[in-house]
Amino acid sequence: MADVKEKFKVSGEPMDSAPPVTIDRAREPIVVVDDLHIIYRVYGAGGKGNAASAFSRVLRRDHRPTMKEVHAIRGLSFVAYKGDAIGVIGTNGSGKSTLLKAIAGLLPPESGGVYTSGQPSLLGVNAALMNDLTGERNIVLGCLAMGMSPDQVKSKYDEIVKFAGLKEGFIQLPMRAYSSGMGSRLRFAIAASKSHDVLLIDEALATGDAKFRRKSAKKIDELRNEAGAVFLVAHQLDSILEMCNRVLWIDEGTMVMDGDPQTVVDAYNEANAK
Ligand SMILES: Nc1ncnc2c1ncn2[C@@H]1O[C@H](COP(=O)(O)OP(=O)(O)OP(=O)(O)O)[C@@H](O)[C@H]1O
Repeated sequence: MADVKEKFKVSGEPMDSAPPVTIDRAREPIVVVDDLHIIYRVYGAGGKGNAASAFSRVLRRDHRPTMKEVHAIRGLSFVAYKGDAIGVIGTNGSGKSTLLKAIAGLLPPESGGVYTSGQPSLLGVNAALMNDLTGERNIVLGCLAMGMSPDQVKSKYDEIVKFAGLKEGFIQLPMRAYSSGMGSRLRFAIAASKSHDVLLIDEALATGDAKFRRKSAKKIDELRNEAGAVFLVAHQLDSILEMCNRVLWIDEGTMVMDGDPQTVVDAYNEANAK
């Protein structure tokens, strides 16, 4: 992390121009998000959106796509340290998934930056498992995609099947026969079979039942100890309270609060009760 420490202000060491993030020297930074801005560009947007205006555009042969910008993340800054399990909360469209994708390196920043120590892995609701393949095949593919060798896959296989805890026989069925809860259990079991430098979990636990969530919470604890940092996006605030040691509340792409889970969740509930 020397490069990150050099680039940013380390607490107690003043720099000429004050950067927006400050790094605690006593802890190991894993992710630094520095004044991040993400803008989506949507082509083909525009017009009045009713049938008459669409028809008149066709008659005018007006095929030129117009472009609309969605400024999803507006100047977020924070540092995640080794061992952090960070919950990200906010109302629909506040920018939670966009933030995780940006940390995973899937979205280019408009300005500002994201710096990670090690490889981030994003485990999303649509993590790349193949619906037409059996659970068995998906375990092998998923593990290979995470960089395991065939021997490592063999040695992890039983542990993954056990953790996913699918009903008898389902592991030999194509994933399209799974319920959404079963799919998310298998995705989580595959992702959790390897330690990650930065593990990003986007709603992947949302459809698991209470027992599976407890099991996942324990697993996330283990991953936190082995790994760098874990980020969790979830609408169920009790999973956030169970699994995280820190919560970021974002709204319209900006930071509202960053701190202790109970304090942030209480403030969030109070704001949304109005
Ligand atoms: N691919 C995209 N193209 C254009 N705009 C997008 C795209 N993805 C998200 N957005 C917009 O960016 C903003 C943030 O969306 P994002 O999905 O990050 O929110 P979220 O907090 O994860 O929402 P939710 O809780 O509903 O999952 C929203 O205004 C959304 O409409």
